[in-house]
Amino acid sequence: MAPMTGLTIDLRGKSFSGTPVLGPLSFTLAPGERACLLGPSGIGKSTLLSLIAGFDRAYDGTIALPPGRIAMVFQAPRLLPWRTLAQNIALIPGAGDLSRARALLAEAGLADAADQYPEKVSLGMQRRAALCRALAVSPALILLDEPLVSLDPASTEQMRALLRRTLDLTGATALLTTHDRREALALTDRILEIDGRPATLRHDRPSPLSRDDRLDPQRVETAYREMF
Ligand SMILES: Nc1ncnc2c1ncn2[C@@H]1O[C@H](COP(=O)(O)OP(=O)(O)OP(=O)(O)O)[C@@H](O)[C@H]1O
Repeated sequence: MAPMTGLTIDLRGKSFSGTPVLGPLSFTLAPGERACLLGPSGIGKSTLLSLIAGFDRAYDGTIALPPGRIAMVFQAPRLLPWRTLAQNIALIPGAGDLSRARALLAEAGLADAADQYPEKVSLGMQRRAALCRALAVSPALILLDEPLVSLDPASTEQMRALLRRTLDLTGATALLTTHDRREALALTDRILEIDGRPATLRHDRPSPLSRDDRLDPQRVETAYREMF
């Protein structure tokens, strides 16, 4: 029997209209591992997440997913505008009822916003609600596309803390994308750096910081200077 993994990517290539964008590119995440796909804007990070999530099956290679649900959190929160935050969560099959949705939102500091419509709350609050929606199905694998991009400093800190706390609690395998090296160091166990056209894996490095050390911006800054 094959050993159980959180995620195995063995991508030979991905093209758009004959133009190669990704691959060859291979890596494996252990169950519960948190890794970051780091690379410049436009390099193909979102494309790889779409392949893993199964939104795009037009690629050459294999992607082996863990048993269980897969959840994806997009850059744009993608909440239904005519539903409240709690309703947006409760309508996902397997997410539970409105009271569970409210409880999840409360854990994310959104108790007072649970019955608000998305347009009435900030982008940071919408992102946190979208994260709650992903976590509501207890995913085995969670994919996060630039979870902190375009947030103001206070929202960034709230989202970062929520991500850490929820990933600690759920134990889900997580792969997130970012173009920000400090963010990669502050959030994940392992940094997978992709670059080039088509993009390939340039570096696969463990984070030099423990999960506790990552809470300290000074340690993140020191690690950043040593690593990049
Ligand atoms: N559906 C598509 N059709 C054609 N080209 C696409 C499509 N989706 C993405 N691309 C191209 O593939 C490349 C990779 O895009 P992708 O969005 O994956 O990059 P990214 O690293 O996630 O960038 P960003 O950080 O800006 O989101 C870009 O050149 C983009 O224009």
